[in-house]
Amino acid sequence: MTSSSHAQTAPPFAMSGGHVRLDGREVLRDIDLTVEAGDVLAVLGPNGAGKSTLVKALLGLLPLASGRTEIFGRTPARFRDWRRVGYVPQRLPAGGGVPATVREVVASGRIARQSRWRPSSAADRDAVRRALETVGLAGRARDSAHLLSGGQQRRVLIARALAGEPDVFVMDEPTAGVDAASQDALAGTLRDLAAAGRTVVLVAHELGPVEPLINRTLVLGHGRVTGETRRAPVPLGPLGHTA
Ligand SMILES: Nc1ncnc2c1ncn2[C@@H]1O[C@H](COP(=O)(O)OP(=O)(O)OP(=O)(O)O)[C@@H](O)[C@H]1O
Repeated sequence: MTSSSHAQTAPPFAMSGGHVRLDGREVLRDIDLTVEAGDVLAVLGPNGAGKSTLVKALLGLLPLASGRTEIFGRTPARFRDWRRVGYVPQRLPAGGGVPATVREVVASGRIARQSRWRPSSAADRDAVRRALETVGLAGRARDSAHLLSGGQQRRVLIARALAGEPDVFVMDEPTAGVDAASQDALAGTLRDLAAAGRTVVLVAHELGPVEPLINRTLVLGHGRVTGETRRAPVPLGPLGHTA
């Protein structure tokens, strides 16, 4: 198989024997996890169980102390196709003193699709507009992102990932601090992504309205996998109804 055809068929994430050490403490131990294309996987577990650490390690944002992890068949260091991956972190990164509008943050989700030779295009602007509408923030596009509430900032981060139109979404507690109406809206968005065959890895405390969309769960406790469930993908009917 050529390396490019391997990248097409390799699973979005594959970790084997993953260990992560932070400040000398083993925070993740013996993690074996393959996320297949089309999975909607919830990573569950109590505070401090290692959920955020796991998704950061899958993305190569934290190094493994031992074991191996791959993104579409490549180690994070060798992986180049970042347009295929959208990450929703828990928090808006500190602005470094540079105020950014909501639109600018969301537009940054298109950067992996742009280059010196292909600067921002009508398709980019369209994707940003649609993402803002999807999260209900089109009316706040010119506002400073850092002045929004925590829940609204999460919606900005979700929009940033949506704008990039990736194959895989990794969302770290996207519903924490988000009001009930926005949680329902996010469930609707996830339903559309799942129906379109996108892969979703979702860190959550409670699943709430997204529960019917999940086909796998991974439960962490003290840095180890303590439980796993898997079920056939749920047939997706009209919003709010599973067939
Ligand atoms: N930079 C760090 N240095 C040392 N320990 C850390 C660091 N970051 C996280 N930890 C510890 O690693 C453990 C796992 O943290 P992590 O944030 O991955 O848990 P979590 O399951 O996502 O929790 P929460 O639900 O509270 O977000 C915790 O005990 C945490 O205190």
